Amino acid sequence: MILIIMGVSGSGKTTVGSFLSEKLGWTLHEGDDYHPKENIDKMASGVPLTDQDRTPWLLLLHDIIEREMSAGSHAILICSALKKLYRQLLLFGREALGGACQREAMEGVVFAFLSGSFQLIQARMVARKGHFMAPNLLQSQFDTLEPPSLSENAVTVDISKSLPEIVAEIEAAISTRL
Ligand SMILES: Nc1ncnc2c1ncn2[C@@H]1O[C@H](COP(=O)(O)OP(=O)(O)O)[C@@H](O)[C@H]1O
Ligand SMILES: O=C(O)[C@H](O)[C@@H](O)[C@H](O)[C@H](O)COP(=O)(O)O
Repeated sequence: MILIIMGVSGSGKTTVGSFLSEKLGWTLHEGDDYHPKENIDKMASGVPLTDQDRTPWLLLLHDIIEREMSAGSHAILICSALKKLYRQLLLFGREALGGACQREAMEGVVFAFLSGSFQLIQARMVARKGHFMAPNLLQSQFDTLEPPSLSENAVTVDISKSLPEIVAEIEAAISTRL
């Protein structure tokens, strides 16, 4: 199974993903590590990424998913995956380009959407030290966000809960699909 932990910047993806990866022994892929330098520089200077900036990055992450799936491995991918199109690019690669892709979900891939209020996430982002992401980009992250639907094989988790509660909810959701 591939578990994709998604949500806006500051929603807890790295925290939850690292915890789950340790607990389950699944390989962890941090999507941010695959951004080209230009994307990181752009975000650090407070400029939101465009679809054009994100597409090659998402196609790279698609390759990682494909590799893990063909190896039959369990893995976790941390990726904001804000729009439905981005999630389709992750699952189906180039087939999702051009807007004609009718497919929404793929067996063996589950999205865990970390959902929380602007105020809560903003407070956590401001308190977070040593991260490249400019906190003033949070509004554009929310503007871009299209929450995933059930038909995308997604579970939504409320991030005002504690880390153990969030992790337990995700574990319960994946155990029914394993
Ligand atoms: N459930 C939680 N309760 C309290 N603080 C949290 C929780 N999840 C994450 N945090 C804190 O919120 C901040 C943002 O989390 P992070 O994992 O870096 O988010 P993301 O990877 O989505 O940008 C971090 O400082 C982290 O310690
Ligand atoms: O598509 C994007 O705009 C970025 O991927 C963004 O959503 C991501 O969240 C940043 O890379 C910040 O990194 P964190 O999510 O770790 O804060």
